[in-house]
Order: sequence, then structure tokens, then C-alpha cells
Amino acid sequence: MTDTTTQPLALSVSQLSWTHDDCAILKNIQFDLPAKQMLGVIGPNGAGKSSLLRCLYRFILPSSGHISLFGQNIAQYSARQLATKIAVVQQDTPQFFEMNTRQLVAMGLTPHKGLLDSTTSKDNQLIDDAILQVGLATKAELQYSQLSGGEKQRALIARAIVQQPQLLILDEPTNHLDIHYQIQILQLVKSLGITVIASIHDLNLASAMCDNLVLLNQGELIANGSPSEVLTEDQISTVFKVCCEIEPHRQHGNPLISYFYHDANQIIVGH
Ligand SMILES: Nc1ncnc2c1ncn2[C@@H]1O[C@H](COP(=O)(O)OP(=O)(O)OP(=O)(O)O)[C@@H](O)[C@H]1O
Repeated sequence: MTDTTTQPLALSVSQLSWTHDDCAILKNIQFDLPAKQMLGVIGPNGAGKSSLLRCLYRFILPSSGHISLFGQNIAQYSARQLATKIAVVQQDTPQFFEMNTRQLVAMGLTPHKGLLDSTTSKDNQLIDDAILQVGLATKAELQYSQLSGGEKQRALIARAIVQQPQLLILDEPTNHLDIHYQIQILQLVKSLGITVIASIHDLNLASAMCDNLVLLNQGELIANGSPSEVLTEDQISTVFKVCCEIEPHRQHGNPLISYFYHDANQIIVGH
């Protein structure tokens, strides 16, 4: 685990709540995140993972509470300042027509450039390196719209790398990716040496890759801590309604979860 004692806080979230149309979607969320850590946000469908991330990158204005980013109230950043601090890869890959992969990745430079600034050879190197890192070198000139779902996801991650943020927020970054790229992309973002927050459905992947986890259920923070502290049999059973057995992973020592499956003959529809 990363030594958290010497790192300043990247993020401090206190008493964060978001109510929409009289529905309490986030309820009194509170946690701190030391800089340069990788935090996994886990929880069942509808738990509030995306809503929490949206508050953190200021897409949603919370109903109450406070978010401090690198020691400053997030509300006090200008849009441009925020774009130099935070890069976001959203859950749904957006459409970018009339743009090839390289042009899309180059968009990551935008917050760092004035209107009349041209692209330097250093910028080009940064773009080429990011494209290489996500395994899209052979697709760089292809139209973005022609990439597969997983390739689009990787192109958006390359764009975020080019943005050179101090905090990278990824909403389900692995949902379009095969197992090779699930591992490779999370290892890549971890290797950037910046603070990363990612919502992840695969609990074994979250266990293997994250320094700390935040477990949400029905808008509430259920647990926050190391994978071993958060991924317990009891907690997984209560929150995800599945039975499992946990043992230390042979390689990394964090929890390895084996799920128990229902016997199809015992499942009665409607129960
Ligand atoms: N803009 C919105 N308007 C109304 N309800 C919303 C809005 N955004 C989220 N919600 C509701 O808030 C709850 C949490 O949604 P959210 O997308 O944050 O969950 P999630 O944990 O990311 O889910 P999933 O794993 O399915 O992606 C859901 O019940 C959802 O319907």
C-alpha cells in the first residue's frame, strides 16, 4: 500500500449530499484522499458512484457539503484552472465526428494553450507517447467514429493523459475493455504518479489495483479504507447480496473474491 502519511491531501470531501427531485441520491459522504493514491469507487448499480464523481469534477452542484481540491474549495477554481487540475473520462464514450484518433488525443492540450499557440514538437511527442501507451499507434489516423468501443475508451484515456492533470477521474474506465486492457489501462493510469479516482464494477480488479476503496450503497458511504478493510465477506454479502469467500491473492496479497453461484433449479422467479 502507498504510504499515506507523507502525502498532502488531493481531495477532502465533507458532509456531501445531493438531492434531486426530492430524491436523496448522495447522503452525507465524507472521505479524504491523499495525493498520488489510486481510489476505487465501488458499489451496486444505482449506488451513486457516477453522481459522486460528477460532484468531484463539478458537473453536479451538491445540495450541501464541501469539496476541497488540493487545499482549495473546488467552487473557487475557474473553469480553466479546473481543467488543468482534473481530467475526466466519462462512462459513455461521446461522439466526435470528423476527427481522427490523433486529433481527439491532441484535444487534451487545450487547457494548456492560448488561442494563438501552435503545437510544439514537445506537444507532438506527448500525443504520440500517449497514443502508444494505450496501444492505438496503428489507429492514430483512423476516424474516431470508426474505432471499436474499447478503442474509443482508450483514445479518451490518451486524451486525459495528454491533459497532464493532477487528478484523473475515470467513470467505469474498464467497461468496454477486454481483460488485457482492463489490467493494462489501470496499470497505466496508476503508473502516471498522479491521483486517480475510478469507479470500478469488478471487485477483484479494484482489489488488485487500488490503494484505497470507497464503498457506496443507496447513496451512503458504507466503508472507506484499504481493499482488505473494505472487501470483507460480510460487507459484500450485505451490499451486493451475493455470497462469497475471500482469501489473500497469491500475487498481491489483497482480497481475492470467489463468488458462490445459485443452483439454477433453486431460483424461483419472483423470489
Ligand atoms: N440527473 C439525474 N436525475 C435523476 N436521477 C438521477 C440523476 N443522476 C442519477 N440519478 C439517480 O441517482 C441514483 C444513482 O445513480 P448513479 O448513476 O450515480 O449510480 P451508479 O452507482 O453510478 O450506478 P451504475 O453502477 O448503474 O452506473 C440512481 O437511482 C439514478 O437514477
